[in-house]
Amino acid sequence: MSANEQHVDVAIIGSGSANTILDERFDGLSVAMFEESIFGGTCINVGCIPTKMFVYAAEVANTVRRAERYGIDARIERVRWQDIVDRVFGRIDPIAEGGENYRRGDGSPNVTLYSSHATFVGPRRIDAGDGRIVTADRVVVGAGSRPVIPEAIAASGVRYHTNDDIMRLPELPEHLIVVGSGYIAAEFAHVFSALGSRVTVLVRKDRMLRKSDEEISAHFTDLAAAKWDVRCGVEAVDAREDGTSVVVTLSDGTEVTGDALLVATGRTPNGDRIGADVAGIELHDDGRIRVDEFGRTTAEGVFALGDVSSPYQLKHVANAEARVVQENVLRPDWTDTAGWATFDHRYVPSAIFTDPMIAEVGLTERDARDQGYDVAVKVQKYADVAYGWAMEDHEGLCKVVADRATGRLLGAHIIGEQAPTVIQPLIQAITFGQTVREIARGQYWIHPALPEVVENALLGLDL
Ligand SMILES: Cc1cc2nc3c(=O)[nH]c(=O)nc-3n(C[C@H](O)[C@H](O)[C@H](O)COP(=O)(O)OP(=O)(O)OC[C@H]3O[C@@H](n4cnc5c(N)ncnc54)[C@H](O)[C@@H]3O)c2cc1C
Ligand SMILES: NC(=O)c1ccc[n+]([C@@H]2O[C@H](COP(=O)([O-])OP(=O)(O)OC[C@H]3O[C@@H](n4cnc5c(N)ncnc54)[C@H](O)[C@@H]3O)[C@@H](O)[C@H]2O)c1
Repeated sequence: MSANEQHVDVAIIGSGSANTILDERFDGLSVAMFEESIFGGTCINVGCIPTKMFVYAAEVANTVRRAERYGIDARIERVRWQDIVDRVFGRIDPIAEGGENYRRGDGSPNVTLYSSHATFVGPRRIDAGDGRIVTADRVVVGAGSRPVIPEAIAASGVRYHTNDDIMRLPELPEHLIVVGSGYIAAEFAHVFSALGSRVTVLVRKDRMLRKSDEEISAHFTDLAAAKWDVRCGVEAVDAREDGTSVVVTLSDGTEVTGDALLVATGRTPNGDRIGADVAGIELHDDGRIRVDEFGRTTAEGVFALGDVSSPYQLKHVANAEARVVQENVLRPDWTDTAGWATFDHRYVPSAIFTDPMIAEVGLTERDARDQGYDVAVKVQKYADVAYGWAMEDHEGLCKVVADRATGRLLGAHIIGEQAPTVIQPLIQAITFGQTVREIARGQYWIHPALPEVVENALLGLDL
């Protein structure tokens, strides 16, 4: 072995969820970790956590704006954008720094941290990009995903933002143009609109959040169109800068002019940037690393987890997959999988922290019908329960989809105040296979709390 070569027991690519596998079981092992960007990955630095801290500020602004309906006159005097940015990143940046120092320093004496881009140059043989080579008995690839930029925007040469930098703009834009209509578009449209920007959302198809249950996404799109300039059925075909403005040309021939452009058109897995082919790691057509239920890739000794390989680009899924890989990676025999931990992708919940919030688990009504279930559906309005009256809510809905044959829940879709919290009993019920009757009548529902909307939806099912 040359002086520039290091052999380790475990090599880890990416410091997001993959970083969490290193517990005391790894203390006696040599580990190499590669991180080419900010330590800690997407969620903590440019994803879940800062976005939700901005969302909370947006909620406060909307509470003030909507206070009048409760007999309270209030108004927003000023939004101190820079103070909001400082609050968020004053909390977050030290965490990334602390995590990196921990891995670099005495906290992890068995770990060598390479702050560089890792590329496979052979099976379990990794080029650190700085002349050093690492070989490993086991490799964990947790390389995440990156934003997709539509060709028309990329080719135009116009300045645009993604989630990587939009939260650190020097000032609040007067008019934000958002290309895309999924999770990131819906969350940032809410944040910037609530904090005072005008927002235009460019939606390629007929409605926003098309992956959600049709009824929920149609309802959301109607509510969004009342607050934001939502343009459905258009694509950005070109863009140019005009002084400090950005002008986007749409497929219908019209133009939109704003002072900042956010691109939120999906994220692609980073498996195409690691030399997967020479390592024997196969990819799916959509770019994800192919893994089995144990997290094993097609290359012996190499595991993958999170956005780079998972069908779900969600932090709770990446973390759950990391727990599985953590169990399996130290097993001595690659082929004897008896007793190995497995991924559980049966009932993956998700939430969109927009306005109103959305949370979902299980099948949409359409999927349930397409799969041949004898479906019962109930949509219960927040406005029909006491806490909904208290909130003067006229937007929230709880939709439950159940199977008449078994009396079990197939899916739940909530749009409204605190939907990600309100849905939790339904995630539990669907995961543990409880019947609708058991969930609705087998426990107390605190009166008059918001989850009564869930109780009433369940009781309203015609089973
Ligand atoms: C704006 C936004 C908001 C989100 N909000 C939520 C939310 O509210 N809830 C939720 O569940 N999920 C949310 N997500 C999704 C969530 O952030 C991701 O699913 C999760 O962070 C993926 O974790 P990971 O470990 O797979 O990848 P990451 O956390 O992205 O980690 C991968 C790391 O690998 C590094 N890397 C990549 N290739 C190499 C290489 N070759 N060499 C060295 N280093 C490399 C990258 O720099 C990165 O740091 C959000 C995502 C975004 C973008
Ligand atoms: N709260 C959360 O859990 C949360 C928040 C943000 C992001 N995320 C994760 O990150 C992923 C990526 O987020 P995202 O919003 O970028 O992706 P997304 O898949 O949610 O939405 C992408 C949207 O862009 C549209 N689109 C694609 N190409 C386009 C084009 N050329 N022009 C116009 N529109 C186009 C799609 O139709 C879709 O509506 C999400 O799928 C989600 O898994 C999760």
